[in-house]
Amino acid sequence: MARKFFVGGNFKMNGSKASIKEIVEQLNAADIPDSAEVVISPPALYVHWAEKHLTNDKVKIAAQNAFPKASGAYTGEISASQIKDVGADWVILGHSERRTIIKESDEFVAEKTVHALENDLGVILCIGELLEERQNGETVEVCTRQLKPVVEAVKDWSKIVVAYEPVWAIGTGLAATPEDAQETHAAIRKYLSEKIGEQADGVRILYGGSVNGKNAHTFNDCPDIDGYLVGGASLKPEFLDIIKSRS
Ligand SMILES: O=C(COP(=O)(O)O)NO
Repeated sequence: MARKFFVGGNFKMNGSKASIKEIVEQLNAADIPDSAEVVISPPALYVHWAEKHLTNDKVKIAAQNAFPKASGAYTGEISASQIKDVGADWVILGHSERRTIIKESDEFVAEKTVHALENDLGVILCIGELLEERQNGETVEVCTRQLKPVVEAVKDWSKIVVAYEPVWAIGTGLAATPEDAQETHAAIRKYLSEKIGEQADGVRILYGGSVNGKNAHTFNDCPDIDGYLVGGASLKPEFLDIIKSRS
């Protein structure tokens, strides 16, 4: 099955009104290939700002988190309906920085995923192992453990994109090799096929972890790598090179 190339830009806790406006204006002026689906994710405070300045309809906006309640006494949190209200269509959930720093459990990520989908947000669902887990040969076990509560709770995967982000490659400049990444992506696709059937053929599985303008093309021949979730390089002009790396 042909799966549309997907490039996400996770700005994390970076940027200002000025810098995010500059990135958005660069994307507005960019000749983004029809073959690419592009989503940028500024910090929550700047989602509406980015949406206000975005004129390129080939680019959509994601929040970086969403609490699994419609509203209420949840200080500091934001809801899926509020994310939709300010014009974003996607949300990143389960990022390793939230699983390790904020201690979000696999079950809580699944609850957030269900709630986001119920509010018509697309979900970029992040999974990935720690260095020690890779060294112990536990990569696939960790990824399937993280996916398990989501496959048990979600029946329609048409608005979920999975992002495999080996934690040991995030922010290190040392991306996984295409061979290693493809091997894990294939195992993720196999697990999804076993659990959700033929829908799995349509689920985009992104690679994330030190993708940049120079190495993005090296993953082009990997049949189960359908795009990227880019951190640091999404804040730089080379983000466009990544978007064009498969055109
Ligand atoms: O965490 C990442 C990847 O970050 P880097 O590209 O900076 O490794 N994406 O969500």
